[in-house]
Amino acid sequence: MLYHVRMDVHLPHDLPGDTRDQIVRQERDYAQQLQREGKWIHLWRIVGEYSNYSVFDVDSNDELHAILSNLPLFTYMETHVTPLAGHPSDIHQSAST
Ligand SMILES: O=C(O)C[C@H]1C=CC(=O)O1
Repeated sequence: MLYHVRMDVHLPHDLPGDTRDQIVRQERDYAQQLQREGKWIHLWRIVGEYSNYSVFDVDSNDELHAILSNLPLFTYMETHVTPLAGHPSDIHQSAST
């Protein structure tokens, strides 16, 4: 199952620099692990924002929720999830609807 996720990060201005760096490092490690596992299949920076557009390929709503809520930055981000279905005009897949 594919999901489009927009993540908007809002780090508090008074967060100490070393805490911020540690969380961002943990986030990067976790994100790269999920990419290697084939679960986080696209990760794009939104130009000019501390935000990204991502696509996840996971088995269920529950799996996606577990992944997102385990992100080290989860406390500091808004997430907007859109489930994706195949499009009948997409020449790269054979969706029927
Ligand atoms: O920077 C971000 O967009 C937030 C988050 C997503 C992956 C990652 O390493 O950090």
